[in-house]
Amino acid sequence: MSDLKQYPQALSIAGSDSGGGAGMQADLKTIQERHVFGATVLVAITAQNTIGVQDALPLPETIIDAQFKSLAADLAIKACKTGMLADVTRVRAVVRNLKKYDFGPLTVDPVMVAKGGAPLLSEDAVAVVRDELLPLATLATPNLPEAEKLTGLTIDDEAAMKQAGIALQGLGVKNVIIKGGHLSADQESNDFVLLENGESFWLTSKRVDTIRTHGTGDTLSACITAELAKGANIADAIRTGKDFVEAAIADGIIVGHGHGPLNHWALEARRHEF
Ligand SMILES: Nc1ncnc2c1ncn2[C@@H]1O[C@H](COP(=O)(O)OP(=O)(O)O)[C@@H](O)[C@H]1O
Ligand SMILES: Cc1ncc(COP(=O)(O)O)c(N)n1
Repeated sequence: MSDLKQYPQALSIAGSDSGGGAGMQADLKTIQERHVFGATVLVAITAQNTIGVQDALPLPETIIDAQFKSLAADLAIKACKTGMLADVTRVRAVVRNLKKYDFGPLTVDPVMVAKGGAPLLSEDAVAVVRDELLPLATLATPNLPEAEKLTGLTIDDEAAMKQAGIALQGLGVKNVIIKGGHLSADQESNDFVLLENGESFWLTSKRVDTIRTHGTGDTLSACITAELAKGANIADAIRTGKDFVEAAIADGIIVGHGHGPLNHWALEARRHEF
């Protein structure tokens, strides 16, 4: 009998953040914390820190295809997510590969703009994400500006967040989280969840007064992806994702001089302390 352990495997399809706080790096740190084995398809490289994005390089389609092919030939990926996809060419490359291979339930985090304001998706790629990628998704997790771009709605309160959830389901996404982090006038940071079976609920948390929110969306969607890889149902995976990101924001760490990264150890550390 072998003593070797087996962990579920999850995949992040995203851009890298050299600063380590967002993108693929946030995804891998989160997936690892959830005791899931993380694999990656790198779509773009950014030169980035907590202050901003200094440079970005989308990768050639051939190497994107090759990464998917390598993983499909060998690993047993049980869930996957997308993050920064850069432009029309890269979105289409990812769509093509996701149609070709089965990597389990797909969470689409339709990343468009970094916290510091740098574009991470070209304007003309928004329609391609909406029309070609979203219909493949088990779950989409837009923030408010992303949900506005995808639906054409103005979303400035919780009632509008509900309408946006319904509109996104109308675009073919099964399950939706409309994240409320950008509703900054609010004392809380609540996210609206609308599930395939028509069930809806709010994920509530106190708003933490901090600028250290680099990678919040990546962390939430990566945690959900890890839980889905373990076989969790969608509602439980989403609730665990919110607990994870809430702790990671609230129990902050000091890195860099701008929009600092989260504390990916926080939820696990809380468990050991109490
Ligand atoms: N200041 C904050 N305090 C508490 N939770 C926050 C804060 N900012 C964002 N969140 C939470 O982090 C998650 C990611 O949301 P958001 O920041 O809107 O996404 P994105 O990183 O895609 O812009 C959500 O669960 C949101 O409610
Ligand atoms: C490579 C990459 N992917 C995603 C984000 C979004 O993260 P945030 O919205 O927290 O800046 C980012 N800044 N960089």
